[in-house]
Amino acid sequence: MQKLTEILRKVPSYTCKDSIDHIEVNGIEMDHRKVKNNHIFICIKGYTVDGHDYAELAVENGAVVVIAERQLQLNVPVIVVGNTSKLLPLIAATYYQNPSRHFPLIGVTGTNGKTTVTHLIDEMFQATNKKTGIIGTIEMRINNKVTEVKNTTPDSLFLQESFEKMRLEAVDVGIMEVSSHALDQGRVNGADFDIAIFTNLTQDHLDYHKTMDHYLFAKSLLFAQLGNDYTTNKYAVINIDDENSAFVSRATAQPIITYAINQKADFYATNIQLKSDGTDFIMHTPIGKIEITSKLMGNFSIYNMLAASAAAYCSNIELDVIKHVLNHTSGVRGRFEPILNDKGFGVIVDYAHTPDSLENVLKTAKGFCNGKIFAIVGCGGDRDKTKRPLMANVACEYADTAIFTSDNPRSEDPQAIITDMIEDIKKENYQVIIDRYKAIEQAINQAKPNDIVLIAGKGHETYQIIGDTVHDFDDAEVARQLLNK
Ligand SMILES: CC(=O)N[C@H]1[C@@H](OP(=O)(O)OP(=O)(O)OC[C@H]2O[C@@H](n3ccc(=O)[nH]c3=O)[C@H](O)[C@@H]2O)O[C@H](CO)[C@@H](O)[C@@H]1O[C@H](C)C(=O)N[C@@H](C)C(=O)N[C@H](CCC(=O)O)C(=O)O
Ligand SMILES: Nc1ncnc2c1ncn2[C@@H]1O[C@H](COP(=O)(O)OP(=O)(O)OP(=O)(O)O)[C@@H](O)[C@H]1O
Ligand SMILES: N[C@H](CCC[C@H](N)C(=O)O)C(=O)O
Ligand SMILES: [Mg+2]
Repeated sequence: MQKLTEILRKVPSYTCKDSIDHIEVNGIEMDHRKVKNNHIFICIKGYTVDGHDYAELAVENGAVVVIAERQLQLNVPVIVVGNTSKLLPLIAATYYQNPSRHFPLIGVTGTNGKTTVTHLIDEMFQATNKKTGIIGTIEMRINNKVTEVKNTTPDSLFLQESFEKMRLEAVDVGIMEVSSHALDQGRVNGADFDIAIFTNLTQDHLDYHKTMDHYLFAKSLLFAQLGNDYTTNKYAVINIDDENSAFVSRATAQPIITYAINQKADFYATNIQLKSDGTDFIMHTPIGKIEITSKLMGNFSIYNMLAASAAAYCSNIELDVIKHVLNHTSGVRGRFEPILNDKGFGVIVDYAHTPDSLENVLKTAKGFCNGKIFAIVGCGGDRDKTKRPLMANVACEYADTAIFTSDNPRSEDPQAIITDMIEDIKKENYQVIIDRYKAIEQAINQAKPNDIVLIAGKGHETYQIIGDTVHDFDDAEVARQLLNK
């Protein structure tokens, strides 16, 4: 049990009609369904509902105190503060006693490549027998124990609790994806980052951020959050080939390790050979050159390898370990993942769901394809609508045949999403098949030896969200089934 007043000690000001000096608690929750005896319930005004409406139920479930933005009629003390969302990370980090101070924490932000870079870094640490904790789009994994996650970057309560688990498991490093939503909403406030990585910035999430400037600003917050402390080994790792790198660089006081392909940098690549079974290049680093022969495909993968290597270098991982990992890794599930078959054509499952990533993967496929390319593409519902026509045009430009289908339509009408996609279409080499299974079936049935079928957008996802229903759906499984028919 912890004293409530101790947990509130850094809260600048609050009012409470009752005395709270005697109250002790053993948990904090923002979701009334998770509240147990002796918990604090904090009311968050969300995008969908208002947590204040659940305070009474939280008390029924055992909350002994409620933190709210207004007075509520409850039979437990109500602490009234100005902004509960702003307070949440502060209270969470205080309750768990700032656990991320106890291990190095690496944060990766950028539109594309976060999951891949975090997993490569994880492999590099694991190759030196280190214990790792990783949080991101696919899962949270602490010392190889996996927990499902809802968001790429969880809310600050879940996050601080996860950091505490990492501390208890004595991890040697924490590695996490930091989304722009998380930065904007302060989900990572109170996370003590040691290395921050910027991969790139291209269009996505304008439904939320409205402008690319706001989106960039959110991304830059990770770098501001590295702080001014020069007594610790803190570094920013930045892709200077990206035009937004200067803005991001200005946000941090910490030393910057640069990486690039188009110019010299602390980490850069020369002698690049993009092959049908991988990528060869020479990686130049501040401590020497290494020859890389990787199974990872495409120019974009070189960026991810450079970013991960720079972070490993900042963490004192030796070059021969970096080289070994890059030369042996199979990459990440659902990222340019080949689906092996005996039909003579290639099937690739990939998570491209932005115009830039789709262009990258299609260009990569085109680079080695000796036949025709079929691209199965959809756009998520309740997400940036302005990326829809851009993705559709990219698909028609680089593929021989684009098949437009449903991604996760969520609350939107699947046909309406496709209508948005084709509203400004420049080429007519597309078909529309709303049912994703039938779209994949159509491509696989039409493909001939040497062709490539690229199934984009859902990568590792094992579900499809239509309306409120989450259906089982796994692109890789569906492709395997159809290939075995
Ligand atoms: C737009 C957005 O960011 N939404 C996030 C937000 O949800 P919300 O504001 O709708 O929450 P809400 O449902 O209104 O609930 C408000 C409060 O009432 C509480 N509540 C609610 C219902 C109830 O019965 N009882 C109860 O107590 C909730 O626990 C909460 O405290 O807070 C939730 C808890 O932290 C998040 O899970 C949720 O992410 C949703 C699922 C989402 O889709 N987010 C996307 C946009 C997102 O954040 N994506 C990025 C990745 C993007 C990328 O990498 O490309 C991410 O980091 O995941
Ligand atoms: N460095 C990169 N530059 C551009 N595109 C990339 C890069 N790395 C990966 N991609 C493309 O983006 C897709 C998503 O990659 P990844 O999952 O690593 O990114 P992410 O940033 O974690 O995405 P999300 O925001 O959905 O979590 C890949 O399937 C590939 O198509
Ligand atoms: N993190 C991204 C993932 C998009 C994946 C795509 N399959 C979709 O559902 O739009 C988002 O939430 O926007
Ligand atoms: Mg990710």
